[in-house]
Parts: sequence; C-alpha cells; structure tokens
Amino acid sequence: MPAPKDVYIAVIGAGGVGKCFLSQLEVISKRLSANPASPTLSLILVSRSKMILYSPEYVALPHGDISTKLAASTQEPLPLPKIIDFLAAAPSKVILVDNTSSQDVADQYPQVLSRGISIVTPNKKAFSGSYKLWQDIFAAAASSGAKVYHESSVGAGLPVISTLKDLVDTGDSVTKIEGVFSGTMSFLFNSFAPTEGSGGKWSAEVKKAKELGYTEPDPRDDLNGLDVARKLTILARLAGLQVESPTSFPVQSLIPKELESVGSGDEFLQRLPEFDAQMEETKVAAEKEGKVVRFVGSIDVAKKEVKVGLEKFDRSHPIAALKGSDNIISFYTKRYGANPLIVQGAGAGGEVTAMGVTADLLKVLERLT
Ligand SMILES: NC(=O)C1=CN([C@@H]2O[C@H](COP(=O)(O)OP(=O)(O)OC[C@H]3O[C@@H](n4cnc5c(N)ncnc54)[C@H](OP(=O)(O)O)[C@@H]3O)[C@@H](O)[C@H]2O)C=CC1
Ligand SMILES: N[C@@H](CC=O)C(=O)O
Ligand code: NA
Repeated sequence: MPAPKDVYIAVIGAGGVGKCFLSQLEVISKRLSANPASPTLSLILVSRSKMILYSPEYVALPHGDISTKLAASTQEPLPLPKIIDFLAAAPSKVILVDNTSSQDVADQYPQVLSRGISIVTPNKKAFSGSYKLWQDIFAAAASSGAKVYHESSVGAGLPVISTLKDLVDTGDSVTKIEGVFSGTMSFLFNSFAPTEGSGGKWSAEVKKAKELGYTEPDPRDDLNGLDVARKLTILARLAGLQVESPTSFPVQSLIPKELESVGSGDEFLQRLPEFDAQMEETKVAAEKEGKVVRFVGSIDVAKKEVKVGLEKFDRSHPIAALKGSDNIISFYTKRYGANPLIVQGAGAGGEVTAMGVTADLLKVLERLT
C-alpha cells in the first residue's frame, strides 16, 4: 500500500524538548515538501498543561514560532479524551508526539494506539509503568497497526533502544547492560567530583543541571534515582526480563532524608545547600581510596538482577572520564563476547533529545501505510 499523502501531527508538551522538536519539525516539513513523493506534514495541534492551539478543521497551523502562538492562544483547553477523539476523527493518518513527562498522558497510549494514532515520545512513564501498561501498549499497536517509537526515553537521542532491539531481533543474547544512564547525574558528578581539580558545590551543580535543561521537570526525579530506574526498567523489558516496575529493584536515592517530604521542587532546591556536606563526605571517602564516585546502573539478565546507585571508580576508568552530560552504555552479548558494544555521548539536553524524537517521527512516516 502507498504511504498516505498527508500526515497530521499533534504535539503535547512544548517545554525544553518540545520547543526544540517544533523547530526540528519545521526543518523536516520543509525538506519533505520539496519532494513530491513524500507525505505532507500538517501540524494541527500543540498543547501545554493549560493551553492549546489547534485547528478544528484539520488545516495546518501557520508555520513559525508555534510556541509563542501557543502561549498567546485563547482557545479553551481540551481534556485528553477529547484530544484523542479529535485526532481519531482526522481525515488521514495522525502521529501524536508526547513531549511531556506526564503519567496521565502515558496511561492513554493503549487507547491512542487502538484508535490508529501512532506515537513518538521521549516520555519514559508509559514504558516503565506497570508491566500491564507495557503489554497493553504493544498489544494495541499490534492490533491497530499504529506505530510507537520511544528512542529518546533512554540516553536521549543516542541509539540505545534501536541498538538493543536490533541485537534482540537478530537473535543475539544480551547478558548484561551497564553504564551511566542519566545526563543529569553524569553532569553532576563530572563537575562536582572531577578526575582533576576540586569541583563545584553539589547544590550549585544541581541548579546548573536544571538551568541547562538536563533534569526532569522536577529535579528530585533525577536525584532519587527513579529516572535511571525507569530507563533500566525499559531496557530490561526489551532484553526479555519481566520487570514489574522501577521500584521493584534496589535504587539508591541522593535526596537527603530531611528533604524527602518537602512540598515543591523549588523549595527543595532552595534548601539543598544545607546538605552539601553530606555529598562532600561521599566524595572525600572515594578520594581517600584514589577514586571518584559516579551514579551507575546495571542489568544482569541471567541473574535477573537490576540495580541503581553510587559506585567508586579509578580515575582512569571510562566511566570516571566522562565529560558534560555524557552517557555511556555497554551491551554485553553472546556475539560481542568480552568486548561490549558501547554507545556514548550526550544523554540530556533539548536538541539532542528532540533529535531522537524527530528521527522516530521519520521512521514512523516510512512505515505508515
Ligand atoms: N530534558 C532532557 O534532556 C530529556 C528529557 N526527556 C523527556 O522528555 C520529556 C520532556 O522533558 P522537558 O522538555 O525537559 O520537560 P519540560 O518540563 O521542559 O516540558 C514539559 C512540557 O510538557 C507540558 N505538560 C506537562 N504535563 C502536561 C499535560 N498533562 N498535558 C499537556 N502538556 C503537559 C508542560 O506544559 P506546562 O509548562 O504548561 O506545564 C511543558 O510544556 C520528559 O518526559 C523527559 O523525561 C528525555 C530525555 C532527555
Ligand atoms: N533527566 C534525564 C533526561 C533524560 O532522560 C537525564 O538527566 O538523563
Ligand atoms: Na536513545
């Protein structure tokens, strides 16, 4: 069957990643429109928590500076089920781009897919929620033919999900996956406990990571280890383990006990400097052994063991020597033997994350019939 001539795009979430995605969408739309054999992309809806800009007649929204137009929109926000009804009634194929970190949006994926709407997303919540949600998502996609791609849910735009899928689909046997899976944690430890020099204050580095767009909307979701646990849940499931949830294995939290019940992320950041001495102690303990501390994760497929937390590394170790927000992910497999397949590079940031989302969108376009 030929690819559909027009494809409608709906974008939920226009924050750090969403804004970069919208400008990358402009670039690919222009490129595709220059080729008569390519589908025409029509952006028909963009929304944030309490704002929406959409075209009730399914006419493409005007190009250029969509996030400013969204901020100025006076259209009444639609609840999610109404957005899904609107998209399901579109006169051609629809791709929904979820650039939020919302569990509510993620919970709707089976419903969205079962109505023939494809999904691309960097949101980890759907694929690391309950195992039932995971099964429902892929069952809905299989029965409707809609596609679902989520490369940026692990390692931002780095080819982590696609690499693991290729290994599994071609019959290799993955024995272990390990490394640094958080851009925020990588940046924090690379700058707070560098291999050379003294490093900055922990709380100041946390603020910087947020300003650079590396953290989750609430940075506590990074510091409590849950963001890494979510990524490992996704990878473990793709490697064949039936991991029930990101809290079903040991995860070390770096949230000081005294701040565990603080109400907002802003208050948490304000009070964090009071606890800098705790992280300093951890750093000094590693230094006494001539090592540096880093936040890592691992999946031992044979033992069915997943764990997330701090470990000490020699200064010459590749994990100790990472720079900026870099992730490093090593896949040990039967075919690759003792020398793992390694993926390394920026693991957070708006542009590199949006790149994975935009590339997924292109993959869906190639596969839509
Ligand atoms: N930043 C990064 O480096 C990476 C991010 N990711 C993932 O990308 C996603 C986006 O991250 P990021 O852009 O940094 O986050 P931001 O907080 O910058 O943006 C989130 C956006 O989602 C919107 N939003 C939240 N809930 C809803 C909802 N229920 N309905 C509609 N819109 C909603 C927010 O709107 P409003 O502002 O109005 O509340 C905001 O526009 C997350 O899932 C994150 O885990 C993945 C890899 C790397
Ligand atoms: N907060 C996350 C963003 C990407 O998944 C991270 O720092 O890795
Ligand atoms: Na990725």
